[in-house]
Amino acid sequence: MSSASLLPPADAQPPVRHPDAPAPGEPLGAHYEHCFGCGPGQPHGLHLEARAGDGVSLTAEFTVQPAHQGAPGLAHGGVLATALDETLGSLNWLLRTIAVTGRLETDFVAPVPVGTVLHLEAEVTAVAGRKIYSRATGRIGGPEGPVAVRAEALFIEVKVDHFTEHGREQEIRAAMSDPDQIRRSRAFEVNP
Ligand SMILES: CCCCCCCC/C=C\CCCCCCCC(=O)SCCNC(=O)CCNC(=O)[C@H](O)C(C)(C)COP(=O)(O)OP(=O)(O)OC[C@H]1O[C@@H](n2cnc3c(N)ncnc32)[C@H](O)[C@@H]1OP(=O)(O)O
Repeated sequence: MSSASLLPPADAQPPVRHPDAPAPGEPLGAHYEHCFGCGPGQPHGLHLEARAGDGVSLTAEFTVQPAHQGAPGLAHGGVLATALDETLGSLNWLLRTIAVTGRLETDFVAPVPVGTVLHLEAEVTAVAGRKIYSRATGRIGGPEGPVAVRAEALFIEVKVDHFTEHGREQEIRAAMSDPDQIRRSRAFEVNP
């Protein structure tokens, strides 16, 4: 049961897949080397890998590591929420919109043991101005596995200035001077 602010308003529109969005099945890649959710340069990060689906949907996977524990041998709920947040955030790439999480509501349905491959699927359900409504489900072991987590979210479209104004200067400077990072950054591809 989601809260009222996650219900799209009456004037919301169905999401429109950007014509240059990666084809279904293609990996989306990391948006930032040091992102805790998807960055390859973050040793204890989730290293979540997302692939485009049909329409404005995608699938993603991550393997729960010992560094992700809350209780012995079980994934921390905050880590699972991070996986959902990252998966839902990746959807915005299919819209070619830069957006940040405004609200994330999570249901924890079953415990997730360390070593589990968590399989996630997510879709944008509606767009209203800068507001992007989405939902995701995470299953244990694969696309047909038992449901472990569910989330609904509201992302808000922002300009790239959101990051340059608020991010710590040393990381912003490093990101702007790293050509690999610039190439990888989905935001830079839409704001050359
Ligand atoms: C070299 C440098 C460049 C680097 C570039 C890198 C690019 C990387 C590319 C992509 C990055 C994506 C990263 C994904 C990572 C995974 C996702 C995350 O974890 S994101 C982090 C967590 N989230 C935040 O830190 C947001 C913090 N919050 C804010 O900054 C603001 O509150 C913000 C932007 C969300 C909204 O502020 P406002 O002033 O722009 O807009 P207002 O007017 O408040 O809201 C607009 C509408 O949204 C509703 N709204 C806003 N927040 C809401 C909420 N929490 N619940 C319900 N509604 C909300 C409002 O009621 C309003 O609705 P009405 O237009 O009046 O109908």
